Order: sequence, then C-alpha cells, then structure tokens
Amino acid sequence: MFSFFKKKPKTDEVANIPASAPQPASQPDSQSASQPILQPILQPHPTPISTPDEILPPPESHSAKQSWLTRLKNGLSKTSNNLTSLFVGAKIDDDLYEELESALLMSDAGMEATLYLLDELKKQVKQQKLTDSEQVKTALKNIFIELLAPLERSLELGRHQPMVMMIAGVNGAGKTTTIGKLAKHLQAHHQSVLLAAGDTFRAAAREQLTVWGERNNVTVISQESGDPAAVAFDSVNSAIAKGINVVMVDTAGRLPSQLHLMEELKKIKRVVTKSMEGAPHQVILVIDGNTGQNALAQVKAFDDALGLTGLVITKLDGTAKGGILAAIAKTRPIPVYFIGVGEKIEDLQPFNAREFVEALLG
Ligand SMILES: Nc1nc2c(ncn2[C@@H]2O[C@H](COP(=O)(O)OP(=O)(O)OP(=O)(O)O)[C@@H](O)[C@H]2O)c(=O)[nH]1
Repeated sequence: MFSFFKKKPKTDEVANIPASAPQPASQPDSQSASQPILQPILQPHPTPISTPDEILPPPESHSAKQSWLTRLKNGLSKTSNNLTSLFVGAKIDDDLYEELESALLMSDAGMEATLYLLDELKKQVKQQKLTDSEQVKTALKNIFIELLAPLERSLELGRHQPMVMMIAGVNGAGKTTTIGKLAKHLQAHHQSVLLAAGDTFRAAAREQLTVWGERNNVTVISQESGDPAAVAFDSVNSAIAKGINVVMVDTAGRLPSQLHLMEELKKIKRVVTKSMEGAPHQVILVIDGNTGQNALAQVKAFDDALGLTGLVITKLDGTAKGGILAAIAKTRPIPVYFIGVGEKIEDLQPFNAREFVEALLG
C-alpha cells in the first residue's frame, strides 16, 4: 500500500474550491515538501471525526512502486512509442511538428490540447533556441506536466461526518470495482465505510456489492426493488446514526444520452442533500481510459448534470492511449483523484502528473 493520511491544516479555501477550477497539487504544503517521495492519497481533516492526527504508512515498497509504474508504462506504451520515436535523431522542423500533431491527436489529446502543447513547444524552442531533439522532448514533457498538474489533487478525509461520495459513470467503466478498492484503502486508514447499492437495475450488481461487503466487513444497504434515491437516503441516515465515516453511493451505469437516467442521477443527488445538508461532498465520475475522446463527452455531460468534484480513470493498463487527460485538463479540468491500471486493490493509485507524463514520454 502506497497511500497514507496526512493532517492538513483547516482552511476554508480548500473546502470552497470549485470542481471546475482545481488548485494545482504543487501548491505549497510544508508537509508534502518534507515527504517528497510519498504522494498523499487521502488527506484527513482534523475535525470533526476522530482520525488520528497523522498516520504514516509502512515504508513504501520500492518494488511495489516500480511494478505499478511498469504497468502504467506498459499500458501507455503504444502512445509512448509513437511520441518518443519521433524525437530520435530528429531535425526540429515543420515535419517534426506535423508528426507530433498527428501523434498527439492519435493519443486522444483532442484538438485544443494538441494545439496548445504544440504552440507552447514552438515558443520554448524559439525562446531557448533549442536545436537538440532530446532537449525538445524534455521541453514537451515539462509543458505536458504543467498542463496536467492542476488535475492532481488529494481526496481529503475528515471534513464531514460522514463524508458522502456519489459514484457515477457509464456501464462497465469500473464503478463497483473502484468502490471496492477505495473502501479497502479507506479501511486501511481506519475509516469505517458504508456502501449504498444504488444500482437497482441489475440484481447481480446489488448482489455483487453485498457479497463483497460481507467478505470485507463493510455494511451494504440495498433494497430489492425500487428507487436508488431511497437507497441513498437510507444509507446516509444509517451512516449518521451509526457514526460511519464514509458513505459511497454506487449508481447504475448509464449513457449521458439516456436523459431520463441522467434525471434519475440528479434526483439521487437532491435526495442525498435532503438526508444531509451539504452532501454529497464528492461526486465522482469513473471513466474507462480506453474510451478515447468519448471520455471527454462523458466528463462534460456528467459535470453539467451533477457538478463533478473528481474523476477516477480506470483501465490504463489496457489499450488506453493516455492523451485524454490532456484533453480533460484543457477543456474541463476536474481533479483526477485516482487512476487504475488493473483489477487488484493496489492497482488504484493517486494520479501524479509527473509520473504519468514520464510513462507517456519516457
Ligand atoms: N484491466 C482493468 N480492468 C478493470 C479496471 N477497473 C475495473 N476493471 C474491470 O472492468 C469490469 C467492469 O467493472 P465494474 O466495476 O463492474 O464496472 P461498473 O462500472 O460497476 O459496471 P456496471 O455496474 O455494469 O455499470 C470488471 O471486469 C472489472 O474487473 C482496471 O483498472 N483495469
């Protein structure tokens, strides 16, 4: 496990950051500055719940970290090969920029982010009089990191009791798997968790979550039939009564074009707010990293409907091309809390812009 809690000073600014304008993770933070190697995954807030002030993890296993980075790198290898091969012994001319444009578009970066990256690169090449292709590649890497850095943000714990998280996404994006992995991470940090089986369409999904909850000592609230909003309402009330720290509301997969189902999501959100003022505190969209440019359309549609506070991008171990993060950063910069490179619990890790770009551009 790489993750750990860190006590974060209480600042109202943190609570009020709008989802569409995330703060760069590189903001001054004296504690993270003193722990440069470890990336906080979940940061507790000192009040009002009784999380210890600071829980440090066991020392990070170097081999586990390497294995995670290797899987990320393997997952993004197609894009990485396409991009890095362009720079090998290349002359810095219009041909290079054209090929770079094609490679970025192929990586799902989209037109806006691609043009931005190219413009910035051309500027730097000119200003710094770069002539060596390796220097140009490094310049591109740095521009890419700067573009993605505002997406890097930790999930803060302890500000609300319970913290209510609503999880949405299209069918098969990895919502339930992500909830399972997150629940385990949270438990490992002494957070009690309650799950609301809000996927009332698929009996199998409900059962999957219930069995998983029994196995992992997590309470799951489900109803045989009916209204996902009612399940969410009951779950939040139950969590309040039992003093549970975190409620995660699973929802059925749906396409943004299924307008009645998008309305249903809005209703779940409204009802959750009725059960606890200020809730849901997190509205998270889970995206399959292999979805290509369609992922951007999903982000926009779910954000318009629900006001997203964060994203989780799964399946970056598959045929994902990775450039979609640039598209998200440029057009709808919603924080990416976690990325997933597999089905095991340790395969879900906090998004780190530098690591990601290193995997993408070698
Ligand atoms: N390779 C890989 N597979 C993943 C990852 N995350 C989830 N999966 C798999 O993706 C499939 C769908 O995951 P679910 O968690 O059931 O997706 P869901 O969004 O809850 O699906 P619905 O409830 O049908 O909408 C499962 O087979 C998961 O094991 C990942 O990061 N990498």
